[in-house]
Formats: sequence, structure tokens, C-alpha cells
Amino acid sequence: MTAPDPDSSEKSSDATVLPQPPAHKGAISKSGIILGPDGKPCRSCNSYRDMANMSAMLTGGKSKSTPLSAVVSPPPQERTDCPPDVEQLGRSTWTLLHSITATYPTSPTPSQKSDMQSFLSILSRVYPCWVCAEDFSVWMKQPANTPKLDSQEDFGRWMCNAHNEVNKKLGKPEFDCNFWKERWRDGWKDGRCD
Ligand SMILES: Cc1cc2nc3c(=O)[nH]c(=O)nc-3n(C[C@H](O)[C@H](O)[C@H](O)COP(=O)(O)OP(=O)(O)OC[C@H]3O[C@@H](n4cnc5c(N)ncnc54)[C@H](O)[C@@H]3O)c2cc1C
Repeated sequence: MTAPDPDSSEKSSDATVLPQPPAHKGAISKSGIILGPDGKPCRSCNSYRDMANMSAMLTGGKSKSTPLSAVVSPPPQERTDCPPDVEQLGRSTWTLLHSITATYPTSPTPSQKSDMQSFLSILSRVYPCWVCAEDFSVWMKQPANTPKLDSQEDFGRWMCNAHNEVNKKLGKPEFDCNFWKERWRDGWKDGRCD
């Protein structure tokens, strides 16, 4: 006999189905909230703002037909040490990734290139936001987008382009990749990073 799932009451009552990704990943609810493999809202795939909005809708605060993006001003988080949402995780990950490019060798050995290739392909499989990981993986596999690992400059620009791809998808401004070193390695010429 299977023991009841103690967490089952936390599962999203909104877990309705759009086209289903592989079972180990998750699903997307009708309201657009991304669910994890356990059927609960995936913290690292959604923003706290969207999760708070969903909660407001499900508890009758808003009409079910109201789009998430139209519901604003969720209650503020009460703590500052909560698990990361998709935005916090993204900012921290980009900081790590661009910092890795900034310390990548100018003339990498075959073994250093191979390590980095492995790191990126593993990252695209294990990144906690599964929808982000899927899109990143698909983008990276296109022949024009395979990681450029022959030098620090190539890799830094490649990472900047990868980040811009996500920026475009999210409707954010693109970053001028001519400045990737100022942002992530040398600091800006105005001296304010010294
Ligand atoms: C691999 C990956 C995939 C992601 N996919 C998704 C997704 O599908 N959906 C989703 O909602 N979120 C996704 N994210 C998170 C998303 O990219 C942002 O991190 C998040 O929305 C927070 O954005 P932000 O505006 O604070 O700045 P971020 O985009 O996190 O950027 C942090 C800082 O990097 C600098 N920067 C911006 N663009 C560039 C660039 N092109 N090159 C160099 N530096 C730059 C800026 O100074 C910026 O303040 C993903 C993150 C990663 C690492």
C-alpha cells in the first residue's frame, strides 16, 4: 500500500494541462504557472510576483480570466532568506556564468575547452528552472549557437549573446556586447567599480 503524500494538499489546484513535457520535468498550468515534477508550482521557474498573483486568483481575489500580467502589487515577501525565484536564480547564475568567461584563459588548452563544453551542456540539463533549461539547450544546439571556446574574447561574447537571447525572449533590452569586459571583468572606465 502506498502511503498518502503528506504534501498533497499543497499541490496546485490549478494543475491543468497544456501540452505535457517529459514526466521528469513538469507542466504548465492553465494560468501560466510553471509546475515542477511534483505537480506543485516550481519556485525556480516562476517569479514570486506571479506566484502571489496566482494565489490571489485562486483564493477569489481576482477573476480567473484576469491575465497574470494584469494583476499587480502582490504582498511583499515577509523574509529575505527565501528560496530563489526564477529572477533571483537567473541573476545569480548569470553572475557566475559571465564571471567564468571573465577568468577563462585567453588561449585555452583542448582540455580546458572540453571541460567548459561539458560544464555548459550539463548546466543546460540540470538548471533548476526546467523551461529555462530546455530553451537554453535548444538554442545552444543550433549550429550557429554552439559555444565559442577558442579564446576568452570568443567565449565572453558568446555568453553575452546567449544572455541577450533570453533578454529578447523576456522583452528586456539587449546588452551591447562590446562592453562585456567592462561589465564582467575590468570594471567601467569611470572608475566607479574601483
Ligand atoms: C541560462 C538561463 C536561462 C534563463 N531563461 C529564463 C526563461 O526562460 N524565463 C525567465 O523568466 N527567466 C529566465 N532566466 C532568468 C533571466 O535571464 C533573468 O536572470 C531574470 O529575469 C532577472 O533579470 P534581471 O533583469 O534582474 O537581469 P539579468 O538578466 O539577470 O542580468 C543581470 C545583469 O547582467 C547584465 N547583463 C544583461 N544582459 C547581459 C548580456 N547580454 N551580457 C552581459 N551582461 C548582461 C546586466 O548588468 C544585468 O543587470 C534565465 C537565466 C539563465 C541563466
